[in-house]
Amino acid sequence: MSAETTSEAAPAKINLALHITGQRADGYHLLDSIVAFASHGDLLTFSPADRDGFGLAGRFGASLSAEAGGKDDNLVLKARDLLRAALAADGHVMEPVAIELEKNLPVASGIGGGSADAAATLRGLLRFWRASLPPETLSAIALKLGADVPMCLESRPLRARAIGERIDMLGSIPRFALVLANPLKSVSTPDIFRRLAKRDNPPIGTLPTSCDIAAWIAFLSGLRNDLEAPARAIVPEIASVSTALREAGSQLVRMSGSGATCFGIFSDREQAEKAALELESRHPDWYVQATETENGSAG
Ligand SMILES: C[C@](O)(CO)[C@H](O)COP(=O)(O)OP(=O)(O)OC[C@H]1O[C@@H](n2ccc(N)nc2=O)[C@H](O)[C@@H]1O
Ligand SMILES: Nc1ncnc2c1ncn2[C@@H]1O[C@H](COP(=O)(O)OP(=O)(O)OP(=O)(O)O)[C@@H](O)[C@H]1O
Repeated sequence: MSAETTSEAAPAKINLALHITGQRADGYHLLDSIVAFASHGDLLTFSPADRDGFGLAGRFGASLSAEAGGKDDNLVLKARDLLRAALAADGHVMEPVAIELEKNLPVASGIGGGSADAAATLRGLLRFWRASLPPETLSAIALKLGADVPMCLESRPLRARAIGERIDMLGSIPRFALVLANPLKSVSTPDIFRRLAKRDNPPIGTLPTSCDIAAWIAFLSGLRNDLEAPARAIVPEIASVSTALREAGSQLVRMSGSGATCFGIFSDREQAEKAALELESRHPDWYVQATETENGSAG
């Protein structure tokens, strides 16, 4: 049976809180993070082809292809190649595939675009090739691609620890209506980690056990993103983005990942859409997106 065209969503990763709790001997940082995934993100499409191909589309497609090193550096291709090699080691030769990446998320923006794309490539190609790998092999491939890729492979609410690969799924977490906003200044993750003033911050405490949204917002309000201070030092516009989200009526505003994207939590999707329209009209040069987190109950 020949393969059929198939699509796989690559949802934006939102670090609702991100505490940096230590550093490993190899320099990687230990973290404790509450992570949710948005309904908005990139989209990967896999189609049968005579030979492997890769194309970029979407608002931010051009910014990736224009980068030094070009398409060969793309995490999608690294994911495809690592997956194919692992399947070959198991004796399975996989057919060529044309991959299209619809790049809707800004690049190097703290919402895991590249990691989400790599994870969606692993999920999507396994489906496209009708193949499977032992979960531990897949997890090892994901971690090799980046510290955020194991969590993006799950794409459901979770708590991530160690350098990101120790994952506990969260059963009780509400859906949050969000606005994502980014001043379109890309941020280098290693630069931000390097500038951290303190690396042994306290971990996140005990999580709420119910889905009560007010309890969750109160809990999250007491937490932090420890990467926000070093990111603000490099990208001063983060302060303006954060203020704008607050003034638009957010119940909680925080930066995600290593920045510069900030999210605001709103009472419902309608309020988020309204705030996004207002922000967009005031800041046409920003990336502004209303969305909501998935609570993972569907799967
Ligand atoms: C900031 C977060 O986005 C939070 O979810 C992640 O920790 C970053 O994950 P990522 O972008 O997938 O990171 P990688 O591509 O694996 O690593 C990029 C660089 O970030 C630094 N890095 C990353 C993850 C981590 N736990 N500690 C680190 O110190 C390292 O200098 C590394 O060379
Ligand atoms: N498919 C991809 N999408 C975005 N960036 C990619 C991709 N493939 C490779 N990259 C490279 O990875 C770097 C980090 O991009 P990415 O968008 O994943 O960062 P991020 O959103 O800050 O991620 P994180 O939240 O995991 O730190 C970019 O500078 C880019 O050169």
